[in-house]
Parts: sequence; C-alpha cells; structure tokens
Amino acid sequence: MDAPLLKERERATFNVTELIHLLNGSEEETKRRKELESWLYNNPVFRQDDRYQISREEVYERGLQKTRELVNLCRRKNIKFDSLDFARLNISTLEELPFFLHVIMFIPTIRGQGTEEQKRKWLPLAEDLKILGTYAQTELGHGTFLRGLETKATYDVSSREFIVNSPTITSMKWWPGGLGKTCNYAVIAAQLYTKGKCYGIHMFIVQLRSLEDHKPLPGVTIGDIGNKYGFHTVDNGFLRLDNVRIPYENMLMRYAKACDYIPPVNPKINYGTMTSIRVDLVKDASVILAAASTIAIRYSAVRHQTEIRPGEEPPVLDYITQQFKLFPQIATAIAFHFAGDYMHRIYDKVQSEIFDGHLSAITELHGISAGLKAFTTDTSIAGVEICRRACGGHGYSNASGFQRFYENWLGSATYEGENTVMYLQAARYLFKCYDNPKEAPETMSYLRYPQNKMEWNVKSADDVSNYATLITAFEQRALSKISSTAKKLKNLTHYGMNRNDAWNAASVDILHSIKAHCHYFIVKNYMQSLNHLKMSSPLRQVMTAVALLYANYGIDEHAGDFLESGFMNGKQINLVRAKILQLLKEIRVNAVAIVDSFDFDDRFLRSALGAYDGNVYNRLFKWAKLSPLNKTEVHSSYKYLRRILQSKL
Ligand SMILES: CCC/C=C/C(=O)SCCNC(=O)CCNC(=O)[C@H](O)C(C)(C)COP(=O)([O-])OP(=O)([O-])OC[C@H]1O[C@@H](n2cnc3c(N)ncnc32)[C@H](O)[C@@H]1OP(=O)([O-])[O-]
Ligand SMILES: Cc1cc2nc3c(=O)[nH]c(=O)nc-3n(C[C@H](O)[C@H](O)[C@H](O)COP(=O)(O)OP(=O)(O)OC[C@H]3O[C@@H](n4cnc5c(N)ncnc54)[C@H](O)[C@@H]3O)c2cc1C
Repeated sequence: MDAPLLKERERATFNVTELIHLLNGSEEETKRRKELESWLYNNPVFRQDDRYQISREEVYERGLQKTRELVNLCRRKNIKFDSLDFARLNISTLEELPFFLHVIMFIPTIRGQGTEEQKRKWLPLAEDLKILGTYAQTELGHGTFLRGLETKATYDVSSREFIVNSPTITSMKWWPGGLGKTCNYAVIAAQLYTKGKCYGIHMFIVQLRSLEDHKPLPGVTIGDIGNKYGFHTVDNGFLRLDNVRIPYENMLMRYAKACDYIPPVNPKINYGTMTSIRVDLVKDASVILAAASTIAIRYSAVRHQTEIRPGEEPPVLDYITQQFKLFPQIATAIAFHFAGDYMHRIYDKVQSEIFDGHLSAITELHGISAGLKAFTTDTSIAGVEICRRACGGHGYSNASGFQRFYENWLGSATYEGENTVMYLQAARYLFKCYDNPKEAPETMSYLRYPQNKMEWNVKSADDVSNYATLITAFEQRALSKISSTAKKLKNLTHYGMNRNDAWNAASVDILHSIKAHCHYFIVKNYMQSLNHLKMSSPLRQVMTAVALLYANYGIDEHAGDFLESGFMNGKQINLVRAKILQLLKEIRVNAVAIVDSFDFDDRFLRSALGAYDGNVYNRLFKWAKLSPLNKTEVHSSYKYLRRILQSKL
C-alpha cells in the first residue's frame, strides 16, 4: 500500500464499511454484489490488459467471447436476465456486450407489448437464447421524430401477412446495437398500413438471419455501421428490408390490433421500452461519476506537485482548486444514486398500475424520466471530463482508465432520446402542470401552491446549512424561471404566434426552466433520502457535509439564475461561497474514504491512477512497457527513418 493513501485512510472520521452497506442497501446486498463481481473478475476472459492494442474485429470477437462466458455464468448460477443480479453483472462488465440490446430492449419489448399468446411463443425462445434480437427503431433519416419514421409494414389481407419494406435510403434502420453481425431477429418499429390507411408506429418481430448458417434472409441487407467514438464491442448496424413478409402474428398486439384496426388506449404505450432504459440511465450516471471520482481523488492524494509553502510539496488534493473541481463530483454521484433509487421506485409503481390497466401514469413517468435522463447524463459526462483533466497529463493516458468508460458514456447524451429533445419533452409536462396545478404530481408539488417568496431567509453561513432553506432556494429559482417563461409563451401567443412556433421561440428559456426544475428535484430528493436513512452520527456528519456541498455548489454554479429570481442577493451568494470553502475543508479529511465507500474493484476501474493501493508510478511504467511499439528495441519502420536520417529520401 502506498503511504499517502494509507495516511488518508487512517484520518477518516467515519466507518467506510457502514457507508458501503448504506449505498448498497444492506450488508447482504453488498455481499451479493461482491460475490457476483468475483465470479466475473476471476474469469480471465474479462481481463482487458491489451484492450487498446487490438483491432476492432478482435474487440468485437472478444465481446462475443465474453457474452458466451456471461451466459454460461448465468446458466450455472441460475441468474435470470430480468433480475437485479443480472443488472449488477451488466454494470460490472463495464463494457457493452454485443447481445445487451437483446436483454435490455428486445425481450422487454416482447414482454411489455406482446399478447399472452405472443409472450408464450417468443419469450422462451428469447430467454433461452435460441434467437437473438435487437431493438431497431432509429433510421438513417430520423431518430428523434418517431412519427417521421419511414419503414412500412403493410397488411396483406389475402395472405394474412405484413410486408415490411424500407422504401428509401433514409428509411434504412441505422444504429441498433447488435444488429450488424450478432442478432438474427429484431423488433422493428414501422408505420402500420392496413386497408390503405396509415396508423402510425407499431412494433413487429422480424427474422433477419437464418437460424442454420446465420446468413441474411432473402430481402434483408444488413451490416455494421463502422467505427464509432465508443461501443467498439458492439456491432451497431444498418438494415434494409425489401418487401420482407412476416406472419400477422408477428405484430406485437397487446395494446393495438391490426386488420380492422383497434388503437391502443394510449398510443405512447409503444414507447415503453425506451422509458425503462431512461430510468436505468439515472443510476448508471451515478456509477460512472463515482468511478471517475474514485480515480481522480485517489490519484490526487498520491500526486505531489509544486509548493503551497516553500519546501513542502503537497498532494495536489490539498489545493483548494482541486477540491473545488473534485468534491462536487463525489457529491453529484451520491445525489444521482438517490435519484436513481427514486426512479426505480416510481417505475415499479407505474408498471403495476399499467398491469392493472391504468395507463394514465405513463405521462408522468415519461415527464420525470426524460428530464432526469437528460440532466444526469449531461452532468455526469461533464463530470468525468473534469475528473480526467484533474489528473493532468496522466489523465490523458489510456492507463488512467477514463477513456474506456467515457467513450461509451458520451453516447448517453444521445441514445434513448437526445438530451435537448428529452428536456423539451419533460418541459412539455412541466408547463402543462404549471397551467393546471391540480394535475401536478408530487415531484412538482410546489406548482400546486406557487408562492413567490420575497426574500431568502439567510443571514449567516450557518443558515446555508439548513436543508429546508436550501430546498426553498432551488424551488424559488425553478418557479421564477418557469413563471417568466410561461409569461413569455403567453405573450407570444397573445400577439398572434401559434402555440408550436411560440414553443420554439421560447425554447431556450424552456430549457433553462426544466433544468432548474430537475436540479430542484435532485436536491430535494437527496436531502429527503438522507433524512429517512438510519446511520451513525459520524457518518451522518460526513453525508450532511457532502449534501450541503451539492446544494451550495449548485447555487454558486448558477448564481446568475438565483440572483435574477430576486429571491437572493449578492451578500447571500457570498455566504454560499464561504460555506463551500468551509465544506471543502471538512470533506478533505474524508475524501479518500468516501470514494473507497463506492467500493469499486480494481478490476472494474482498470486504472493505473485509481487503484486501491495507490501504486501509481509502477503501474504507469508497467503499462508503458506493454506498448506494442516496445516489442523490439528498434522498430521495423526504422527503414524509413534511416533514409530520412541519411538524406536518402
Ligand atoms: C445502450 C444504448 C441503447 C440505445 C438504444 C436506443 O437509443 S433506442 C432508440 C431511442 N430513441 C429515442 O429515444 C427517440 C426519442 N424520441 C421520442 O421518444 C419521441 O419521438 C418524442 C417523445 C421526442 C416525440 O414523439 P412523438 O412525435 O410520437 O410524440 P408527439 O409529439 O406526437 O407527442 C408527444 C406526447 O407524447 C407523450 N410521450 C412521448 N413519449 C412518451 C413516453 N415514452 N411515454 C409516455 N408518453 C410519452 C408526451 O408526453 C406528449 O404528450 P402530450 O404533451 O401530447 O400530452
Ligand atoms: C451509441 C448509440 C447506440 C444506439 N443504439 C440504438 C439502438 O439500439 N436502437 C435504435 O433504434 N437506435 C439507437 N441509437 C440511435 C439513437 O437513439 C438516436 O441517435 C437518438 O434518438 C437521437 O436521434 P437522432 O440521431 O435522430 O438525432 P437528431 O434528432 O437528428 O439530433 C440532431 C440535433 O437536432 C436537435 N433536435 C432534434 N429534434 C429537435 C426538437 N424537436 N427540438 C429541438 N432540437 C431538436 C437535437 O437536439 C440535436 O442537437 C443509438 C445511438 C447511439 C449513439
């Protein structure tokens, strides 16, 4: 163990194990998580030492090898794909595998949108991996605007078949994970045509490849879309269907029927699988940011640089600016952890309501999940980059471990709904509730009795240590943004603009409003969660400091908004800033212990900078020695150099 980290750990004022169990839910949950991880990490197939030294083809092949191992593990340990255990394994691989879309979207779409008969037919095949499917919705021409998708499924009454067709180049399916080379089936989103009329987007199960030799079936043009920023293990694909015929029974018909068309009670029920993934992404944002913070904090405790006082070269974690970069990332990771818990609770509640036939709650779920998906992925992507830069030059090396998950995580701002679009969807619901406060759900309860308070009750730094005071500040900021934007919208329509153009004209303000609302929700949920949890008093003291930092940092970060609301004044912002400095000092002593409580296995972080033992420099040197350029003392391409050096060009 490197001495600096040992010293940091000895100074901690709370019990790390207590926080580990609190974040995992209980001691039993921690034990189970570790057991699952050890099954995975003790398998050499999941090692990644030469990850950046191999070609894309090899990366993909290894992805399939890992898939086989993971499936094998699940079979041996009787782990079902829809279980919490599988979700944990999924996160622990820290790499999207080529068959994940099968598990997270193909099976859930059949389960959510298939009739009982369809589920009886398809689920055993899919769950036993007799077929492998993906979720093929996005097209070359449209991803966001689902009503604009061009793929057609036309019902042929005489043969009782649908003819599925991609009529144009822009109608080609583009992006679905596992589509290019792995999957032999897909749920395809297509415009349903029956008796000459279009009834909008519905889901169809289409076989794409032979179950005998995996060759594409007649009428199917399919392949990989090429290299991307990340997701190298995954064969995101393209697909063109040339009048492919599928049986009538392959349209997922739990909510709608074809031939004599019967529409679903709520047409957006077809979008349910996307909502479920958006819910999961909130928790994933917490995990990614917690991992990045762990690397950056441990490294900052080991890395010594320059001097504060002459003759003493401190760990860079002693620089207040370093703390100001990194401690808010720890706080944000914890805030998103509790937001993720909230999202799973509300998702389960709405699912049981849907099961009982009540579809109205999906609108609220969509509003909340779309907003929080955008807010948490946006913030965590930015946070990972802050952590990477906080590691100086070594943060730029692949040995830091940042790139591997950052490159995949960047995509989360786009997949499952591009973030601006998701914010605007969430805002649509927010402004409806503002106009009709009686309909506002619990998460927007402040809209039911909007009170524009005159003045923030803060006179000293102690006042910004009060949860209720801080929550009120975020509530007032959101209210001020929402009410001024609502006024703007009203004015625009009053002077003749139609509602859609007015919405576009005011959309920058709308974006600020929904972000302010999401921020308010996260702060409130964080503080309420802490209030409800049992913990020892030393741990409570630490958790309180971190939560207060999250809120005060948020005020400082958006001071313009808070001042503009008229609720806060410049003196109070200064008190907030003073409080932040006080909190950084308080958290400093526990920073390493807090990230230890995130409890990432070294084999998960795969970082020379962030390993538990802090043995940074030896690991970096070991990493460098593995570079393929170092296989020989003189590289074979010296032949060119020699000619340059000898002027024999
Ligand atoms: C590992 C990575 C894997 C990645 C996989 C993927 O990316 S897969 C691909 C992921 N792709 C994407 O994520 C694509 C993103 N695009 C979309 O999700 C949609 O096209 C849209 C929501 C932007 C608009 O859709 P549209 O033009 O059909 O909608 P509209 O304008 O006609 O009506 C809006 C109304 O619908 C409501 N409503 C909407 N969604 C839901 C819902 N889920 N639930 C409930 N309700 C919902 C909304 O509240 C509003 O209600 P209002 O106010 O009228 O009462
Ligand atoms: C890694 C990855 C994996 C993916 N996996 C899958 C998959 O498995 N299955 C699948 O079907 N798809 C998948 N996708 C596709 C993904 O869901 C879409 O790319 C995403 O929904 C965004 O749609 P788009 O590409 O059409 O973006 P666009 O909508 O074209 O976005 C371009 C710009 O236009 C803006 N914009 C668009 N509409 C509006 C609006 N109404 N108001 C304001 N601004 C707007 C956006 O904010 C953005 O700045 C994946 C994508 C990625 C990156």
